[in-house]
Amino acid sequence: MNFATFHDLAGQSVFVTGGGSGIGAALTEGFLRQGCKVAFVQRSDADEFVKEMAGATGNRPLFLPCDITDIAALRAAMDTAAAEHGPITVLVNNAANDLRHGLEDYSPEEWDKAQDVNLRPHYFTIQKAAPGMRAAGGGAVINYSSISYMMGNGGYVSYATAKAGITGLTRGLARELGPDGIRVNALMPGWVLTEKQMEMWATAEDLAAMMDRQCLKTHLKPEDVVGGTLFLASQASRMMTGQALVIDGGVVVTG
Ligand SMILES: NC(=O)c1ccc[n+]([C@@H]2O[C@H](COP(=O)([O-])OP(=O)(O)OC[C@H]3O[C@@H](n4cnc5c(N)ncnc54)[C@H](O)[C@@H]3O)[C@@H](O)[C@H]2O)c1
Repeated sequence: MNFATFHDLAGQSVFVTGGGSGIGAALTEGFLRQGCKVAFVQRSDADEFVKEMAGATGNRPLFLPCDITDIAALRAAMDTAAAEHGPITVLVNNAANDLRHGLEDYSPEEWDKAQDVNLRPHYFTIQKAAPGMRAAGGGAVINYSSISYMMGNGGYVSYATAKAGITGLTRGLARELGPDGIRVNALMPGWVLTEKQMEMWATAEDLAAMMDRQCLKTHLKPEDVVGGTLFLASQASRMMTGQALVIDGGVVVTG
């Protein structure tokens, strides 16, 4: 990955949820290459990834195993990150699970479980990070939403609902935290072809349909959303808050 350097990011304490695979891994690498101190959580093991990043960037991320549905554990992980790296000044709520389901066969328990991953942690990570950011004179939060809810796609309504909720949460908390110099923005990717997307969901037909809708005729890769995230984290966007930045290759929904 080769990006512009945002000089103000060097030395910042960055916390990324789901930062060891998919888009999150590209984000961790992007922040490491800016000279940030990066801590990340995820449920699955990431020791190999940490070694790979340390070798590739010369900057070792701090991996804290944690299930983000457990808010107490998530808070504890953020405390550890702050103790190691200083108060978190950049928070990226990236982790999610885009599980498919139908209307009829979905239970209240499954609905709650999905929101516990896809929406609830965002509020509580911001609640936890805000005092440290306030004391540091400001901070930046980037919440990963998605264009999926605007496309009117079926098949993953609880995920799409959470993603719509994230843009609402972003606007509300931008208002509350703006006076403290804490900026809260959302990033809305289009379809980003991670390994998981290719393994689980990408059919030749869906890929072709997406390509039809994109102005730019290249599928997005994880590194394509890194630059926008770094921009939202940096002072380059210092007067931007409460916004949702779309990076989707120019998707036009034709009906
Ligand atoms: N890939 C896409 O096409 C796409 C499109 C639009 C938006 N997004 C958004 O971008 C973000 C990253 O997407 P991705 O495709 O890389 O997802 P992914 O599923 O490949 O990775 C998600 C990460 O979250 C972690 N995670 C999931 N559940 C967790 C839990 N309970 N506790 C701790 N960690 C957990 C996973 O371990 C993984 O590291 C998500 O917010 C997603 O909604 C992705």
